[in-house]
Amino acid sequence: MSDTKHRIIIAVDGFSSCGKSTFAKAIAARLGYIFIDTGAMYRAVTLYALEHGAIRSGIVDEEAVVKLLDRISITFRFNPERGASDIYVNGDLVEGKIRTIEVSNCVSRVSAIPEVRRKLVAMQQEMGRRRGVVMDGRDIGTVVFPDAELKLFMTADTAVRACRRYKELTGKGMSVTMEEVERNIRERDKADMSRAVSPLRQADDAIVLDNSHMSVDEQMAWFMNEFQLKMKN
Ligand SMILES: Nc1ncnc2c1ncn2[C@@H]1O[C@H](COP(=O)(O)OP(=O)(O)OP(=O)(O)O)[C@@H](O)[C@H]1O
Ligand SMILES: Nc1ccn([C@@H]2O[C@H](COP(=O)(O)O)[C@@H](O)[C@H]2O)c(=O)n1
Repeated sequence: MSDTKHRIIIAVDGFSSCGKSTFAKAIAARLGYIFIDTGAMYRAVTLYALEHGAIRSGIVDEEAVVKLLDRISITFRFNPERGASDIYVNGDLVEGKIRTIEVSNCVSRVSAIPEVRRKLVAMQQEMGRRRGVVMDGRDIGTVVFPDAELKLFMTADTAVRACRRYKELTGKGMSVTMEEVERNIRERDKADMSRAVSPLRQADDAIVLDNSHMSVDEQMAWFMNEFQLKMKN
């Protein structure tokens, strides 16, 4: 599909649970690019902190998290069944453990720690060095790849986002309420936008996509138009 000589970086940022990963993965499959879910990396560090006593009763001990960082090695391995890479910590597959409400409730405090961001941003920049990547997160177009050729900023109504995430979690058999899910989304957006280091914000040159009333296929039709325009210029 895409000319390999002109592989670009596509940054997909935006609010929690608005469909960034779903869309970034679909774009990567369509273009033959690599998809990187940077939220999974912050979640993996959070899970490790929870499992190693650096988060107790919901309280994040920042110093303890920083001390753990050297013991955390994050890798990705492509899983053909999912059509995306699974995340591993120190060789252990953690993909199925990082999306619980417990991790979601702590991840924004872990991701606000400067040392955590420094480590993960450096990894992300290395992963995108050869270009041809679609990377989703909160600071991809502003900090990780400020020169990304195409930047999307995704949003959707909070109630729509909560409903989608609730369906997803309960569909996987997790026990959560709609109120809990919506509260988590609101709190994470607020924390991610107000942290001191690399807060979530729309890059000046990002294109906004509100997908509240769009299917993924409609999003793709919109995107391909933007992509073709970009590649012509
Ligand atoms: N256009 C859409 N219409 C309906 N449901 C969608 C759409 N896009 C994504 N979803 C669903 O919404 C849920 C959240 O999507 P996804 O995990 O991609 O969001 P995200 O922005 O990456 O979330 P987070 O930042 O919290 O990880 C998933 O269950 C996904 O299947
Ligand atoms: N580039 C990023 C990506 C994520 N975060 C933080 O991780 C949390 C979880 O991300 P999801 O995409 O899986 O929801 C998110 O709420 C942020 O706190 C980040 O800071 N930067």
